[in-house]
Amino acid sequence: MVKPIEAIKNNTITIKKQAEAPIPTPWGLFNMIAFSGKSDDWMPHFALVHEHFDPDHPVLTRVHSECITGDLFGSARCECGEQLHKSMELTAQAGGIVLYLRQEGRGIGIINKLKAYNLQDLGDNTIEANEHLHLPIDARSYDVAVQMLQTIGVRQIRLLTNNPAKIEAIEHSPIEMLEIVPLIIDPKPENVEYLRTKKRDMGHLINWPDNKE
Ligand SMILES: Nc1nc2c(ncn2[C@@H]2O[C@H](COP(=O)(O)OP(=O)(O)OP(=O)(O)O)[C@@H](O)[C@H]2O)c(=O)[nH]1
Ligand SMILES: [Zn+2]
Repeated sequence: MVKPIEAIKNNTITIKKQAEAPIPTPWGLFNMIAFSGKSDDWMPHFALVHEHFDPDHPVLTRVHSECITGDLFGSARCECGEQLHKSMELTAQAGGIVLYLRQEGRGIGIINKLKAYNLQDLGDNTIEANEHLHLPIDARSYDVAVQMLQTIGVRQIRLLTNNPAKIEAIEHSPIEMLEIVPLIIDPKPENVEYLRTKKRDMGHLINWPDNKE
């Protein structure tokens, strides 16, 4: 059986719309579309398409990787939950799309991410913890996001991100990126080190308004 992350990386999947339904959220009405491959051995990716989505205009788009701890339980170890909610708010205002990719823990999965947290509590940063577990620092691929956007009929986007890897992935795709829209969240004591590592060592384009390091 091909593991999902390998299939995504090897670009061997062909994404398919499996089902869709409207979901009213605190930010607005979105059509939620579940995509998966031919087999059901991996969890579906989601596209949340706002009711005012118009494929003939550049679409404000968030490509968000799953973070159960932050997105679902509001963990302050990272800024994911706040980024997701801000993305819902901004895409609702702009008739945009949130893609929710099941690449938990930058692709290492929730069990390994919890193990990485244990190592971070002993002094590792977010990169070193993955290395000590002999896991990739970032195992994600965005090919699936491009396939989803193409299936929905999107041609031009404004991408909500600070992550250079996402920018590069879209730049090398048939989707035209007209603008990179920063998604900066104020650091908290619990995640300031995590954010500093992303900025300093992973090249994330994070410029806090008051110029915190
Ligand atoms: N391995 C690992 N993954 C983490 C850690 N903290 C958060 N994550 C994962 O990092 C990913 C964050 O993805 P996104 O929300 O798409 O954001 P990003 O890649 O930081 O880039 P932006 O678009 O700038 O927000 C999620 O899959 C989280 O589960 C950590 O300490 N270790
Ligand atoms: Zn997170």
